[in-house]
Amino acid sequence: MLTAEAPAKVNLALHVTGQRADGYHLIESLVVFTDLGDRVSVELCDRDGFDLDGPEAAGLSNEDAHTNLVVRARDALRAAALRDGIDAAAVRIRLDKRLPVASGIGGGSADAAATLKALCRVWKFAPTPETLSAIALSLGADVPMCLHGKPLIARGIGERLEPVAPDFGLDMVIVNPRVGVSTPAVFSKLERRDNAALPAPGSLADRDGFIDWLAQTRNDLQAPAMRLVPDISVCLAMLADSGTLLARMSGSGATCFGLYASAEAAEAAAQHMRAARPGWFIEATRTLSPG
Ligand SMILES: C[C@](O)(CO)[C@H](O)COP(=O)(O)OP(=O)(O)OC[C@H]1O[C@@H](n2ccc(N)nc2=O)[C@H](O)[C@@H]1O
Ligand SMILES: Nc1ncnc2c1ncn2[C@@H]1O[C@H](COP(=O)(O)OP(=O)(O)OP(=O)(O)O)[C@@H](O)[C@H]1O
Repeated sequence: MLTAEAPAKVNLALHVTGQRADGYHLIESLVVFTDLGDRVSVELCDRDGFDLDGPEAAGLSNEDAHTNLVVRARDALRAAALRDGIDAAAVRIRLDKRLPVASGIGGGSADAAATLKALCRVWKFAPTPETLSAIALSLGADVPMCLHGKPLIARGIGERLEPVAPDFGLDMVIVNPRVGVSTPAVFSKLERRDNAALPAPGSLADRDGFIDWLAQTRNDLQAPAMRLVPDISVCLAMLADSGTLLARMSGSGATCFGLYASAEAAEAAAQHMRAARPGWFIEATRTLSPG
């Protein structure tokens, strides 16, 4: 049994700067990954299988097994392996679902990326980075960044990746009001698609300087998402009242994050917010280091 982590991605900043002829939006986004995530386990088997469990599995209970991103990742990688003459044998895949579904922290994309990584090892298949990136992108705009899995700036529709290496971790709390959000619905509600690019990256050497830089950036999807899901305003107000250094929405929502001065401050804020909203997904976490 081989296990691959599928860490949540958080868009610390997300600027929408244009739109392609095919409708996809051009973005500039500073992305980090957290120690909170799903887990994908893979083993060779007599015939293909897919098992789903974990605390957030119910969010996918109506999901047809053929449309789950884990299964789509398996099929896309197998097709590429077979083209290279590699016997991509039958596998049983188990998804331990811990991240809320359709929540702006890339759970499905992270699962797909983890599946690609695990199956490359199980099948002893080493596609070129270009081939692997193309397979990832065919599964979703966020899958290439999840494959990278370390802090980065994403451009294009999310597939042009520039690694960045902050010298510090960030303690954060993520809050999801348990309302799923459709990514295309949020993009379609944007008032402007020609927003300013990310300002030149600030210092990656000290956290406070970085947070000052971050405060000059935005998530352009936050306003349209708030119009669709009023609870996003509640998440942001709750974070603002909890001693956060900066609070914002991730991706197309509805998950919001707050940054804190320490792991203890993040944990205390999470506990306080959980007491106020017992049904919501509220977790203290820390960003994964670039190393
Ligand atoms: C908002 C972000 O999460 C930021 O990281 C991503 O841009 C979304 O990535 P994703 O969920 O993997 O997106 P996909 O599954 O590829 O696309 C879902 C839909 O979102 C819209 N979409 C997505 C990405 C993008 N750059 N522009 C878009 O307009 C398109 O309508 C697309 O049909
Ligand atoms: N393994 C999976 N986990 C989550 N969603 C999946 C999965 N497989 C397919 N999906 C479908 O993908 C849709 C988007 O789910 P996901 O949790 O990745 O959204 P998200 O967190 O908003 O992602 P992003 O931030 O990349 O937009 C869901 O509505 C669900 O139907």
